[in-house]
Amino acid sequence: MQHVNANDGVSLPAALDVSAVNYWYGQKQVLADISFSIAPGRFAVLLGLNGAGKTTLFSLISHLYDARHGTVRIFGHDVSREPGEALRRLGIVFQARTLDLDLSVYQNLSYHASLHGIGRPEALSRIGTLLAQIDMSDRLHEKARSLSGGQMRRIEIARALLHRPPLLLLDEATAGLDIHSRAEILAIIRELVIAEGISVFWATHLIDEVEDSDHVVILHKGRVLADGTVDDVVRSCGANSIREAFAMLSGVAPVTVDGVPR
Ligand SMILES: Nc1ncnc2c1ncn2[C@@H]1O[C@H](COP(=O)(O)OP(=O)(O)OP(=O)(O)O)[C@@H](O)[C@H]1O
Repeated sequence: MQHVNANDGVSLPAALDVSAVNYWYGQKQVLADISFSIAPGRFAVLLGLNGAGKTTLFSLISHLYDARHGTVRIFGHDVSREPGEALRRLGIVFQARTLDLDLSVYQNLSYHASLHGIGRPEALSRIGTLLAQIDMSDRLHEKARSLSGGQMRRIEIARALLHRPPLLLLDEATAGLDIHSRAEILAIIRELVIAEGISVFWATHLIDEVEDSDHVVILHKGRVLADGTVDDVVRSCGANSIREAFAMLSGVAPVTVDGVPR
């Protein structure tokens, strides 16, 4: 899908275009006819309960698995046919922790920079900029092991952005964090969308991570049940809020306290 740039009317390819993707583990189909597209510069939320298929979809987008049924394009580049072009435009933060705990923050980041072919002077400058953006400049020489869960997540985000990808995927990035660290991580990512103009695809099962201005893709039992702005999704369900729409679509009763939705 193409998106028209409001400034000059030029058509840009979608940041992410997923078309007719199906996936099976053995005989078990876990993704069925998945199609949606995310415009450049958008914060898009992949919302789904545990087991919906979010991690499997991320594995296909990041080419860990091959999408043999359907296509995935990143800024117009087919992940299966042109993996180099597609993947250099992608940064990813996985659900599982992936820092080397025995290395310093600097060593973790500079190792990753060299994997991307970024020379030492550029890597140093990029690491400095990113650590300032995530408020971690003073931790450069500390061992990853000494950081809190939220601080490790921030370093993983900086690492995913070292090679300046225009699309960033985050799989349950706030899992296991306390409410304060969750809010911090989300705020950092939302600021990056504005400051760097990147597109973000944020997978979560937590409805309170969705904001009114977001694009939402609701995935349930391997199917896309809704795709659009929060307003579109709420209206198409005849609901009063995105919380209620998600509850209706996923068949889970919304949490209420004294009859008031929370
Ligand atoms: N390697 C695997 N082999 C077989 N089935 C799998 C495998 N990985 C995941 N599944 C199944 O595929 C379905 C989708 O799982 P997936 O991990 O993609 O969902 P998810 O939305 O990311 O859930 P969670 O938030 O719990 O990680 C689930 O039914 C899961 O049990």
